[in-house]
Amino acid sequence: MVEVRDLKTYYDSGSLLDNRPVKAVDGVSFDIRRGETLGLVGESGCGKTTLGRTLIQLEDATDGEIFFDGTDITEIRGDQLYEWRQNAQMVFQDPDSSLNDRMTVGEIVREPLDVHEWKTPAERRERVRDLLDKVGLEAEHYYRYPHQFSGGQRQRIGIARTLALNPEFIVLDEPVSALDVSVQAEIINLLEDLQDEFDLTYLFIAHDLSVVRHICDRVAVMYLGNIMEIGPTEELFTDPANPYTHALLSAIPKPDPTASRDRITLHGTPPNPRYPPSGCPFSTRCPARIRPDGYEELDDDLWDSLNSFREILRERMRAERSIRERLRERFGMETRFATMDDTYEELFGDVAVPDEVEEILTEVADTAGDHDEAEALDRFNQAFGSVCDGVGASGVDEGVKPAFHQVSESGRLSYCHRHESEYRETADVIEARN
Ligand SMILES: Nc1ncnc2c1ncn2[C@@H]1O[C@H](COP(=O)(O)OP(=O)(O)OP(=O)(O)O)[C@@H](O)[C@H]1O
Repeated sequence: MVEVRDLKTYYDSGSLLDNRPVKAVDGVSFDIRRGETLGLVGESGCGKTTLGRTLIQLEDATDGEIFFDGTDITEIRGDQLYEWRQNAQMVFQDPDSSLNDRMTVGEIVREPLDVHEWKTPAERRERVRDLLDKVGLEAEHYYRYPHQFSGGQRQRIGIARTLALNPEFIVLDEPVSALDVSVQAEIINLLEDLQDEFDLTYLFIAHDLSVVRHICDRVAVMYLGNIMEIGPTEELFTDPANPYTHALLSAIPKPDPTASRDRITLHGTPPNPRYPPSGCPFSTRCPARIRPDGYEELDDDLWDSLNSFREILRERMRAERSIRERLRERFGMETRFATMDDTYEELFGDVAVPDEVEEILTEVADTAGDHDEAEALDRFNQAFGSVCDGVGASGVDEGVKPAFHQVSESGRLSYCHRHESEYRETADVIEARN
């Protein structure tokens, strides 16, 4: 039903000093099949809402294509777009802010019908009564106001309004996150019943992975504007292929605390989407990042410190002096240590550093200390960079990106260099680390 190809949605920075855009969605490709529920998961800020909004044209795509039944909807305008909009709707997370408190429930649900001049006024009223019934509300609720309802009922009102024009495709943006746990299951059941009755196709955006596991046929895992893995839900949950999926799933509390899967601690926060890494988007935090030849056996703590050091160099390169303080906070460091020497001491003071590594690091730190961060970063990457950081055959950063690899017979795809035959499997690497 939906075919998305190399879709990008960038937001202008709005700053005169730095006009780099926020790359909220940075080149995603996937399909959604008619009648299925595709889950979209990932940390806050990874671009889920932007992707959902772009799919139904509430946001303009910067580049790429979105085909609905063969028509590229990024190209349509005017009447054609207006007509098409009836087909694709969105349910929002927060029923409180998405319903107009000065309108009655009947008016709220009827509004899309009025806007599209659907049939006669009497038929519209009849349709609204029917919709209220379908979502489990009473006919007498027609003349009440949203504030007279509980959170769950308000979400039912939002869903009735969404269904008014008989859409085929609905983006559900965290539809139950704002609700009490006891009410969440009711709304989820309602959404499933409506899907069967009206043959709906859903994109289900969620933080809560247990809800996703319950409701979605397939899942797409998003990180920093990219899809890292996409495939059938159960198989992705039981046998994740991508290092980021491993990390995301490892954060779910397990019913059996002695179960073997270890929690993976991700260091730092996701990079700023205005300055994504030049290689794999997850490379700066990946627990399975490929190491260059000669460093495979390096101590894990030292390897993590090296990665933090690279990130500090990367950010220093573009940071103004005053911003550097904030940076140090982000990496959990005392801001009063302002010099490169102190940063170095903090990162490497407590780990054993082999002589040959120390020699390179000292050279890098000295160069950075002289404020030549670009040169320092180049030197660092020559020594410790790998394909994950975008380093190509020439040994320097060429912006090399991973490819999508099919990782199961069902056609599940994962975006990671680890699937290339010369590297060890992600699961082995993560297990060895733990
Ligand atoms: N209108 C906007 N203008 C500029 N930047 C924006 C805008 N909307 C979102 N962003 C930025 O784009 C990135 C992706 O945001 P988005 O809301 O799509 O992520 P998300 O995964 O849905 O997050 P959440 O789970 O918190 O809703 C973030 O860095 C965000 O700050």
